[in-house]
Order: sequence, then C-alpha cells, then structure tokens
Amino acid sequence: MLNAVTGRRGRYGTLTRFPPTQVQALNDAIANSRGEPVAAPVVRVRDLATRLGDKRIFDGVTFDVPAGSVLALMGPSGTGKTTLLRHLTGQQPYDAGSVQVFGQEVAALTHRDLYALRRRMGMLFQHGALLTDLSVFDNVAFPLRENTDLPERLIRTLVLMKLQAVGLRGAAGLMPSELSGGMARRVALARAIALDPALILYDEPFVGLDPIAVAAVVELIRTLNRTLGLTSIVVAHEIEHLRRVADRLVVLSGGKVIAQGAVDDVLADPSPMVRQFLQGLSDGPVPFHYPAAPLAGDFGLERGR
Ligand SMILES: Nc1ncnc2c1ncn2[C@@H]1O[C@H](COP(=O)(O)OP(=O)(O)OP(=O)(O)O)[C@@H](O)[C@H]1O
Repeated sequence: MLNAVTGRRGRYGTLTRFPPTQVQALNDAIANSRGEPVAAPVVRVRDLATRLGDKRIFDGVTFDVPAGSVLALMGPSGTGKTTLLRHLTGQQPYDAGSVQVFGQEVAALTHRDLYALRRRMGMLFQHGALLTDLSVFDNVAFPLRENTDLPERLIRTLVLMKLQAVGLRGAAGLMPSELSGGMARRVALARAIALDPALILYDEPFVGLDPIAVAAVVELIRTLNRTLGLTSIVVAHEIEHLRRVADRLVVLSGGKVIAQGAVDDVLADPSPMVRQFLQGLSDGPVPFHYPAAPLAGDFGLERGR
C-alpha cells in the first residue's frame, strides 16, 4: 500500500521513491478506483484577482501545490510573489477568486481560525531576522514559548532537535552576532520549523549567501521536506538552485501564470514570455520598466516648457 505522503512501499520490501506529484497522482488514482475522495492539494488557488492601490497585481491566477511537494514560484520583480505568500498567510486580503490552504478558504476564516492556520505554517522570509538580544537557542525556543505551554525540559529537547536538523546544535549558545549569514539563515529555518508546520513558505531564502551556504540551504529545504513530510513553496530568482530544490515551477508575469508544471518541462517551455524571463532578457514581451509617466514630462522636456 502506498504511503500518501512519501510514496514509500511498506512490507513488500523494495522501497520506491516517487516524485511527490506522481505520488499524489497515484494516490488519487487508487482513491478514485475505490470510490474514495482524492487527496486535496495543500494549497489550491483559483482565479485569484488582487488590486493594490491602482495596480492590478493578479488577474486570474490558478495553481495547486500537491502535498509533499516543493513548488518554486518565480516571476519578474514586483510581479506579486510576496503578495501571494501574504494571501496564503492571511496577511493580505484578495479581491476575488479562491485561496485555500489545507482545504480552508483563507478569506473566510475568523481571526481565531486564521491564527490556528498560521500555526501550521512555517515562514522563512528574507528579512525575517533573528532577535539579536536572544541566543540561538532562545530564538528557536521563542515560538514554542509564545504558542505552547510546554515545560522547559521539553522545549529544550525540541529546540535541540530542530537545531540538530539544521546542523547547528553545537551553536545553541551563540548569539546572532557570532553567526555567519548562512548560519543565521539556518537558525531562522530551525525557528520556522519549531512548531512542526505542515507547510513552509520561503521568500528568497538564498539571497546574500555564499555558494557553500546556498548549497546547505538547498539541501536542507529538500531534506526537511522529505523527512518531515512537509509541503514547501520557495520564492526565488535563482533557476540553478530551484532546479535542485523544486518539483514544480509556477512562473508569474503581468498578473497571470505564464507557465506551470514540472520544473524541467517549464524550463523547456518555448513560449517567448517564458524564454525571456528564464534567460533574463530585457527586450522581450515582459516589460523591463515599471509603468511611468512619459519621460519627457518627468524631465521637463515637453514642448513649450
Ligand atoms: N500595500 C501596497 N499598496 C500598493 N502597492 C503595493 C503594496 N504592496 C506591494 N505593492 C506593489 O505590489 C507589487 C507586487 O509586490 P511584491 O512584493 O508582491 O512583488 P514581488 O514579486 O515579491 O517582487 P520582488 O521579486 O521584487 O520581491 C509591486 O509592484 C509593489 O510595488
């Protein structure tokens, strides 16, 4: 019998590891054949529309994040990737369409239910700095102390387990100022998984890291996803890192999804918009300039002035 999350086979010996999307497809097929409901994706976005100020950010965005997968979210700067993560956490309302996390419509949740939903999500934001006055240990303990009534003895065990998972148990007594950028990112990751989330959101997790630290974070995202049975969304620009970390790729541009699917399929997508974005060209269909008033007006060069 297939395990719904990992795709490992049980008592019949050989262990086969399927890609998560294939696992979901297989489980869905099995459930279908038995007349059971199919496994719902962890995140389900349908016809999402959002305006911020007078700017249309999303206009009919639709995609799923299958359970157990790592989804990479890419798109030109300012296209709304962070906004999308904020829709998932309920920090930013949307105008139309549906955003479901764990089967719950985020916009319909009460304050209390939203709080409960957020406890099932870990977040690693680029600027989610560590608390500088607290040690590494206390930074990771922080969400546990804030959100649970666990005794200190148990908190200590949990914190050391999370630090062990990111390879920094030995650094528990250090202060943030004593850490390298890569170590700090890993401590932030230990803090993000402190409450055992089922979904983790990474916003630009590789920015500012040297190649060795990037390799460690790439490896960690994959390992944590596999060993903790997480589902992950990674917003990043670095195709070479995302290729190593993600199962699926969604490319946003101009308020729409311009490509989505298995990473290698999207990377091979021949459409000019996708090619331009992926190859970093500045003169294709994706505009380089943020919309602005005519140049002549801004520089006082209009006729008669
Ligand atoms: N509160 C707000 N009010 C008005 N406009 C906003 C607000 N927040 C964000 N924006 C605009 O929404 C757009 C999307 O921003 P967002 O940060 O989601 O983009 P992004 O794809 O994450 O960008 P980057 O890759 O540069 O981080 C940007 O044009 C930004 O200027």
